[in-house]
Amino acid sequence: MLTVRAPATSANLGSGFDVFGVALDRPADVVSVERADETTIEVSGAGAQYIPEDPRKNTAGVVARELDAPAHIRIDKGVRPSSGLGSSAASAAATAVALDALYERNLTGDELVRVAAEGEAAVSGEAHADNVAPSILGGFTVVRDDGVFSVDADVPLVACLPDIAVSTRDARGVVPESAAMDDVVHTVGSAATLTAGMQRDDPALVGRGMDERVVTPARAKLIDGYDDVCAAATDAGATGVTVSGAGPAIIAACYPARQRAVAAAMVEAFEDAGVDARAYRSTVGSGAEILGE
Ligand SMILES: Nc1ncnc2c1ncn2[C@@H]1O[C@H](COP(=O)(O)OP(=O)(O)OP(=O)(O)O)[C@@H](O)[C@H]1O
Ligand SMILES: N[C@@H](CCO)C(=O)O
Repeated sequence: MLTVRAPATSANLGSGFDVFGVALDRPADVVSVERADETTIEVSGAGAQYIPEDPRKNTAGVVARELDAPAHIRIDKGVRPSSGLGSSAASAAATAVALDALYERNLTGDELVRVAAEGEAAVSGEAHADNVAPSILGGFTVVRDDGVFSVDADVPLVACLPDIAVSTRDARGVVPESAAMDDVVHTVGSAATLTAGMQRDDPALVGRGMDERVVTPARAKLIDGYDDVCAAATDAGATGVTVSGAGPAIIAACYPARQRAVAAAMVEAFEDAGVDARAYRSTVGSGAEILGE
């Protein structure tokens, strides 16, 4: 039995739709694998009742098929499904790393990301790698069709997860088909600012880089209390706030001294809107790790 832990992730970060992603410290999925003649899956933990154990419909099973690496796969979910924290991606990432080690394939980081993205495609309809990349590689990641790179960064983050569900498939359905040129220019400026902020470990630049005018407003409507939570986070010292992935989680950047206050303010604002929520205080985390063989 070989066991791998893969972290939750936050994709997009506002200005990097389908491109940017960041690994969190927690929560995480823990996946254990052992060789078998055919792939079977057991799921436990957060939201397990909503997650298929049919290998054709579970991201882990799709990864096993893509690698031609049949195994009995046990998934202990730490990342709740339909959260905006890369739940389906964490399982895909952990399984890709685990089966690569179990079958001694020695795949590169890029190859692991590509295989795990096929798992994502099976559940959300499109192979977007912006969650699996940071969950495998760690750090702040930039993915494009021609490859992926990761930057180690030390920027405090708060991921606030409300007790509501928004599926990626639904959230992708509200993304506008096109954007005005001045909004495109604004997004490029924000994306460059955010990337510089990650390179410099600068929470102010990262926060400013989260500002985006096309996708975020369309998705904010799917999250009860979004505007109030953003205002509360900013008042508590957040340098930037935006939708985490496809939502409903909301992610904020801040300075270390304000992280606890920002987390409390976001939870309180959701509760004032009638929504239970929890906050994860994190830095930019490391990627998947083998816990034991
Ligand atoms: N191993 C898995 N873990 C979690 N969800 C899975 C898994 N395999 C398949 N799914 C399906 O994927 C969907 C959850 O994926 P979805 O992208 O909506 O949530 P998410 O990954 O938390 O969101 P985001 O991608 O925005 O972070 C659910 O419908 C779930 O049934
Ligand atoms: N970039 C994807 C991430 C999903 O987590 C989306 O926003 O739909």
